[in-house]
Amino acid sequence: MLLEMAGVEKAYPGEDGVPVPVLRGLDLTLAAGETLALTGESGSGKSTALNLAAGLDEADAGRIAVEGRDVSAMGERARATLRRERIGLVFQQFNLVPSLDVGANLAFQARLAGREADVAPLAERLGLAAHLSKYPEQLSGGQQQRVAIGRALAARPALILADEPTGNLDEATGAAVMEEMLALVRETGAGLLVVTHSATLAGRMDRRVHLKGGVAT
Ligand SMILES: Nc1ncnc2c1ncn2[C@@H]1O[C@H](COP(=O)(O)OP(=O)(O)OP(=O)(O)O)[C@@H](O)[C@H]1O
Repeated sequence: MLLEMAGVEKAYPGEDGVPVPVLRGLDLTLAAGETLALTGESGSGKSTALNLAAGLDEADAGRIAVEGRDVSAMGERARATLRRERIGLVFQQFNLVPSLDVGANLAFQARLAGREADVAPLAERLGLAAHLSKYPEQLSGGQQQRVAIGRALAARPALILADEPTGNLDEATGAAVMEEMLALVRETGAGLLVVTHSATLAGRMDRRVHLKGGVAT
């Protein structure tokens, strides 16, 4: 199993110091090469679940494993290595490096993972070939998100975790970017967990998990 979350619990401290449970025993699995939409109302814990899967935060209880390796039992360093080498992250805010041009941004994640990125075909594939020496601020939102997607995929991760990747884009651009991401993900054979509010987008994935009351429904 590529990603396994079993009985995952997470609470945040409330205003009065009393923990407010967000996840109350979440079970979720993602097989290699599978695409999965994580949906749920605002505040249902979608981003929380994704951050736990990425090892960016720690669960209070339960098991989280990536490629069979127990993330919950790892220290911060091991989690960072796992993230760098096996996981690609795409966020709503594109998070590009402003001082690097498109080509360098595309190569960035792969470099961190100790791999040489094949930037040219990737740029071609994402319609960025003419923009390689531009800087992020010179790109449209859709172009910036294409760079962020290319950057995540250039490192050839086994698992892509995407949090509302088209949330900052208009509907038509968002749909186009999502189709490109899906096609690329399928070509590379990576598994994709995507947090989304969009039913249309969720419908494009192999499977859908709906979060309600802190559990998968
Ligand atoms: N670091 C934090 N500290 C305290 N509370 C938090 C923290 N992060 C999230 N929460 C709370 O946990 C709940 C779930 O948040 P989360 O961001 O996971 O929901 P979501 O389903 O992704 O929401 P949205 O669709 O609005 O992005 C919310 O009530 C939120 O206020």
